[in-house]
Amino acid sequence: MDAAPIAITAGEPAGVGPDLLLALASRPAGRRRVLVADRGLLEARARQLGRVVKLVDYRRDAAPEAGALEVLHVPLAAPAVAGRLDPANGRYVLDTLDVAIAGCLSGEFAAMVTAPVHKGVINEAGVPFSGHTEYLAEKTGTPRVVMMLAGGGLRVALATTHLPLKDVSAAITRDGLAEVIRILHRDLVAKFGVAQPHILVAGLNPHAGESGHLGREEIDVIAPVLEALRAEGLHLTGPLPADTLFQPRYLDTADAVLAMYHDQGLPVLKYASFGAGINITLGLPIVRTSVDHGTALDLAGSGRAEPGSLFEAVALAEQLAASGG
Ligand SMILES: NC(=O)C1=CN([C@@H]2O[C@H](COP(=O)(O)OP(=O)(O)OC[C@H]3O[C@@H](n4cnc5c(N)ncnc54)[C@H](O)[C@@H]3O)[C@@H](O)[C@H]2O)C=CC1
Ligand SMILES: NCC(=O)COP(=O)(O)O
Repeated sequence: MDAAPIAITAGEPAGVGPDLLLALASRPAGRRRVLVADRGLLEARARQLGRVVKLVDYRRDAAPEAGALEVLHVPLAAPAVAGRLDPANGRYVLDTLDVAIAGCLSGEFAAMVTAPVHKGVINEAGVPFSGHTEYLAEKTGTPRVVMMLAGGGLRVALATTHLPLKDVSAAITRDGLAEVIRILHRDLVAKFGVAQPHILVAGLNPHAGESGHLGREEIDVIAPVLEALRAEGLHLTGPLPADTLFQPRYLDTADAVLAMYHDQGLPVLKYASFGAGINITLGLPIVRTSVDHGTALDLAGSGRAEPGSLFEAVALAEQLAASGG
């Protein structure tokens, strides 16, 4: 196993991230995995869970001991208690991301996988933060990226990500939407091997605007963008009413759905596959996958957190790393 390792960040230290990373000990590895976290936190969480896990310090040029999990130590600012958020550790969470991003950009790591962070507590720590997706775009100097979740036979991408609902309409511009669709199309080809992707595009308003009587974004923005991109050869259907597009009649012919905002598309995806879905950031110069769930503070340290989504996210990162991203 001499290929570049995958970095896996532990996310919010009071959440289930550390528990999930420890569960990787029982999974066969396709390539080296480096856990980016406070080593003492992982040791303490393993004790709390009653798990015996062998942790070793990551050394770039040394192969890990058989059965051990490699840890790239990033120090906590304050002791972490499962289930109890502490803004003092907000900076620590970002430090783990920075280490993984830098390693991916330098080529030391082939991909990064992220366990969930708590967006609120990072803001309470004084750092404006709306999500990994936006943070990765900023830190890699990528003007536009696309969040896509996959699971249960569906792929759902988002035209906008973590925005208050009142700001969504203004964020959907012709140029921005066209870029999102181009990125989605390109990565379905490059990362998922879909030769000619068929993308279903949702409208924004009820009944896709009901011919302008329930909103004009479909007429003024979405339809003209789709028309222009169809002229370039993209296979796009829409704008479709979001309440009826998630049915086999449409989905059976499609490779992905583009929803206009977070809670238009993700509830359907999570209903279909919660706990086994994958979040992938498209359009980045590095590979990043993640879990489909949040920090689950209620389950941290209890042994009841399901690691299936992390396992899927790691498997996809390994697959993308092997195929060159
Ligand atoms: N990739 C990321 O970093 C993500 C982070 N979040 C953040 O997580 C925090 C909490 O969000 P919530 O809306 O409460 O969602 P959540 O996913 O943390 O919890 C929702 C429900 O699902 C359960 N659950 C979550 N993960 C589970 C697992 N692995 N096994 C079994 N049950 C599980 C929880 O116990 C809870 O009942 C928020 O700050 C949010 O921003 C949310 C989604 C993704
Ligand atoms: N619901 C998915 C989600 O919010 C994930 O966000 P991110 O932290 O991966 O940007």
